[in-house]
Amino acid sequence: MQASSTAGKTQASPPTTPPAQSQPRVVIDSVSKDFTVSDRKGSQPLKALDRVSLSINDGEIVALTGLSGCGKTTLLRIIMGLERATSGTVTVGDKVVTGCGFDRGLVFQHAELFPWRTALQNVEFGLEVKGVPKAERRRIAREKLELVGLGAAMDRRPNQLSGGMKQRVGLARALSIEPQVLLMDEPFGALDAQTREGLQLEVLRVHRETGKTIIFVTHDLDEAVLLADRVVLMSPNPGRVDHIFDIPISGPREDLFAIRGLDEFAHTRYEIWRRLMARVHENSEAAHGIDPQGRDRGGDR
Ligand SMILES: Nc1ncnc2c1ncn2[C@@H]1O[C@H](COP(=O)(O)OP(=O)(O)OP(=O)(O)O)[C@@H](O)[C@H]1O
Repeated sequence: MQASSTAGKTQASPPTTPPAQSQPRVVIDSVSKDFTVSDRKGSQPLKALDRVSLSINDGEIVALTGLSGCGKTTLLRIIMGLERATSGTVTVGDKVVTGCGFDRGLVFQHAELFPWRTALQNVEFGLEVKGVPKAERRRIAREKLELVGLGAAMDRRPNQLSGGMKQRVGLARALSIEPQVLLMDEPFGALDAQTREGLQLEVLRVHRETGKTIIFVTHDLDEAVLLADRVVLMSPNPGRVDHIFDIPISGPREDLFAIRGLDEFAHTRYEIWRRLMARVHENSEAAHGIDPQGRDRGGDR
């Protein structure tokens, strides 16, 4: 059983059980993913995910974090339906995921906008695919661009938008199809600190106004603790849920400066970092053929 804790305190209940007052929106049940990787030595199997189980509540914000290669993006892509699990299932609402669907919206690390379309036309794209009539999709696209603070720039093409503005368009595009679940893969990873903070606030505001379930991947522990209700730390080789941290910060999150000053913030961030560092050491020892228990594995040293 995976352990779950608020900062410092281990809880008795397993992490896959959502709090009683809320319905699960996304249920990941024993998901494994095998890839085949090829190099000069030939093809080898690679287990990217190994029996990952996780239940995410309606309206919850969950951050996926962990070392590079632990399967965060693969898991997000499986939830989105862009990748198929080798075994196990993902259920969103009452539907088992078998491919992409309008119940899920994805924000990429780089907004991936069509360069020949304006911000407004880019946001309209998902609605076109959904078959929404022109007047209606224009109205929705305008509304979503206003929601993310881009009302004044909706007629600009991507080459006239800053990196942060492009990400806002990506967010508006994902929201325009009214998904039940918003998935974000390192959405602000490529942005400077100030722009990043502005977008974090935007996400919190959108969440307050829409109550969407949000699952996002981040390497930034500050971002994970600032935004999420729970932080899922994954471990690599193969990708597994290592630990789930409940974030013990209640009330509105919008004052990021004040939240950074809370003991709960510092303590939880430290606990996640400490556990992450333990995995870094284990991995480095494993790479050098050293068993963390002290036995020599006889690797190439
Ligand atoms: N299409 C693919 N074919 C083969 N291997 C893949 C493929 N996609 C991912 N992998 C492998 O699966 C593992 C998990 O990759 P994934 O991108 O999910 O990790 P991650 O935790 O998101 O990494 P990062 O933090 O560096 O973005 C890695 O070892 C990666 O090389």
